[in-house]
Amino acid sequence: MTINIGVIGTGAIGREHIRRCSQVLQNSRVVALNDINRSNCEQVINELGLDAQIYDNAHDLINDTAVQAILVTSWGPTHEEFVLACIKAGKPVFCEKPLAVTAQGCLNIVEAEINAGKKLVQVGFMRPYDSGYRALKEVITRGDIGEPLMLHCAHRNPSVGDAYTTDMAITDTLIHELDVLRWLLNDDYVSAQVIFPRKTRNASSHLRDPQIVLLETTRGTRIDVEIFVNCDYGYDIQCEVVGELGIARLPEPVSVQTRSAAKLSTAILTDWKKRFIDAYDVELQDFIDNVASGEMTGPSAWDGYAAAVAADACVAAQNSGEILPVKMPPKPAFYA
Ligand SMILES: NC(=O)c1ccc[n+]([C@@H]2O[C@H](COP(=O)([O-])OP(=O)(O)OC[C@H]3O[C@@H](n4cnc5c(N)ncnc54)[C@H](O)[C@@H]3O)[C@@H](O)[C@H]2O)c1
Ligand SMILES: O[C@H]1[C@H](O)[C@@H](O)[C@H](O)[C@@H](O)[C@H]1O
Repeated sequence: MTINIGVIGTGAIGREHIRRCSQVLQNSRVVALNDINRSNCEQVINELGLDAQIYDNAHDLINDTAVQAILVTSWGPTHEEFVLACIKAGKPVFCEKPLAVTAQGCLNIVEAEINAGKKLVQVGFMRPYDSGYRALKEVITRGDIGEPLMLHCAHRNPSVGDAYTTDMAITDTLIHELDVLRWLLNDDYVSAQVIFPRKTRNASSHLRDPQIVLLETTRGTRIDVEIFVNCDYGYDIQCEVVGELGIARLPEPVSVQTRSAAKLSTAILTDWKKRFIDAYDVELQDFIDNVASGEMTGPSAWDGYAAAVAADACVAAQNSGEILPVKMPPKPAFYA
């Protein structure tokens, strides 16, 4: 069964997902596109040789009976409106992170989905689909390193544009760790603090970069995440878990070691698209398979909400400088 997909937002990740749905994955076909900038749709149709209709209005795309599932890959602040419209239309929707830019926005989606009585939403948290994170989780779950006590993580981007603001380090960047570390530890956060080290000269005047986020979980595991989005040297994701009996580290991406010019070296990636290319393929294939089977099993609207609750606390902690509580309501049975 081939699923007819409509895509809202044909920018960087929209194009990547359109390419994989059209050329890499099984049982999917992109039939409809929408973007506030129509020429972005025209460009992607030409580049990929797609047979897809362009809609000037995203809601018309959602409500077209030919469209069976929707990918929302527009800017974060537009996600809530489009996801709610998909739920209203009874259509499965894959929404890129963040599910909504505030916890309240995510909660509105959670409530709409519960009222609809059917899981329809998958959030674009791809790291739980990454083979490295999966291997790390297996080691922790098997008990090889005992109970996890501390995590040392880093999320480094080589550079960001001028539109990137200090709070986006949380809502756009740390949001990946907020999701994947809950999944990795099977635990929730109880407190958050943000510390600002000396600022890099590579950051724009309005941006505080780097930042260190300190989190505590319900079981008392302590997590530090360095967010450094103008690190200059590469796209680098690190995660080290210190347990009672040993240490487990997220594997590095495959890279050939060379000995040359009196140096022993391996290359570091510079582009997020390449770092998680396989994980994006697996997450979207999972979405398509779930649309076909009628049962959504990927990162849920509740996962999107949980990450946003922690993100709200981190943004408040950026401003107050204090250790703030993360108040996570109990998970509804609907998401058990
Ligand atoms: N999972 C990941 O690793 C990952 C990676 C990159 C981006 N993202 C997320 O994907 C989303 C898009 O990011 P991007 O880097 O592709 O941004 P982008 O700016 O390259 O593309 C966004 C596109 O959305 C369009 N758009 C904006 N408002 C719209 C509206 N109201 N209706 C229709 N189209 C609209 C823009 O014209 C643009 O073409 C963001 O939420 C971002 O956080 C996730
Ligand atoms: O939207 C991107 C994307 O989510 C990347 O995975 C992350 O590393 C960047 O910081 C963020 O801006």
